[in-house]
Amino acid sequence: MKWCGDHLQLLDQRKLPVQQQYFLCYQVADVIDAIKLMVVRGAPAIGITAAYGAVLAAKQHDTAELLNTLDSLAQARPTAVNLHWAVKRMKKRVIHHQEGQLDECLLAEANEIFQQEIVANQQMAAYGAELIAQSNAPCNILTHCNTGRLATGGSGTALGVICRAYQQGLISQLFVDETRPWLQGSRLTCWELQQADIPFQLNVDGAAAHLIKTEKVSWVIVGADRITANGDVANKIGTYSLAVLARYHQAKLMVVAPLSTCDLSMASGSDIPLEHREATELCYLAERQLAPDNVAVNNPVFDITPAELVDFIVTERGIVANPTAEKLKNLFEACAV
Ligand SMILES: CSC[C@H]1O[C@H](OP(=O)(O)O)[C@H](O)[C@@H]1O
Repeated sequence: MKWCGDHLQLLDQRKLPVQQQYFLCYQVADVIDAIKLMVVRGAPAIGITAAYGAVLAAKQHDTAELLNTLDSLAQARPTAVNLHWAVKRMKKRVIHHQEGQLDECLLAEANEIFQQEIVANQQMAAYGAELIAQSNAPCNILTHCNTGRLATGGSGTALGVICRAYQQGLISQLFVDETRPWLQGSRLTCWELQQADIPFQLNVDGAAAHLIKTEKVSWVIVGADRITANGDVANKIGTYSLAVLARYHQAKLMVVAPLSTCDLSMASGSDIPLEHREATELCYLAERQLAPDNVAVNNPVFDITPAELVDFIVTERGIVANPTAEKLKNLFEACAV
């Protein structure tokens, strides 16, 4: 994504990998659409995009309308807390704004959020690769969904760790779940890994159990959309299944997420709103009908992995092994966040 002075330029992730098209946001309504339609997706990337959406909103609205508009922006998708975290930061700047051009003040905040996420990605990559180095490396790794540059604005969360580990010779085989129904894995992660010249094997989601067992996968490495105070993790649908499989087969589950994905105001994962998306995402693929008309569809696009199934949470400010409420609270207090 790129701020272009009077608009935000987004790479349209709905079109990848076959087309690289840009979606231009000249007003906050365009940003709300971009997030709802998943032109841009991925928890940190959604937060950064919303921050620039606030800059566009400030150019259009006076303060009272602006705050209401920012509340609408925060509703664009319910699960990734980064969206709400970023909007909250922008609203705070609006409320405390004293002098000067408000949109320029908000642009500075949006740029700071973007830069912080870029730096955080680098720090998480180092911590996560170190964890892998301390285990039985080189090893086999499986990842789910897309957690790279497209999802974060930086080098990635889970995929950032994986790329760093590959550069350090710590990976024997890398398995990428296609991640139905939106195919973030096959369409986006494969595209990013090819760009990075990192070898991998794409697999259907249903093959994960077989591969973890037969290929002796040591690490399942994923991102997150919201981590609650007790260490429960909301992430792409299918993550909970992988967590159960990892535990059963003695693989380790590493969740890689910046502090902006942590929501200590929420006690546990049962409180997280889990987004359900349209049936068409399941019943059609590139306009090809995959199911009969009028089938009943249940399409939750996130699930909750309980903290007891998480071996490590890797943040930019350190690693939490076997996460508990107390350990996460201590991490935040140590960061004075
Ligand atoms: C680095 S956060 C990426 C996170 O977001 C994805 O969801 P979506 O593609 O629907 O935005 C998925 O949960 C990833 O783990």
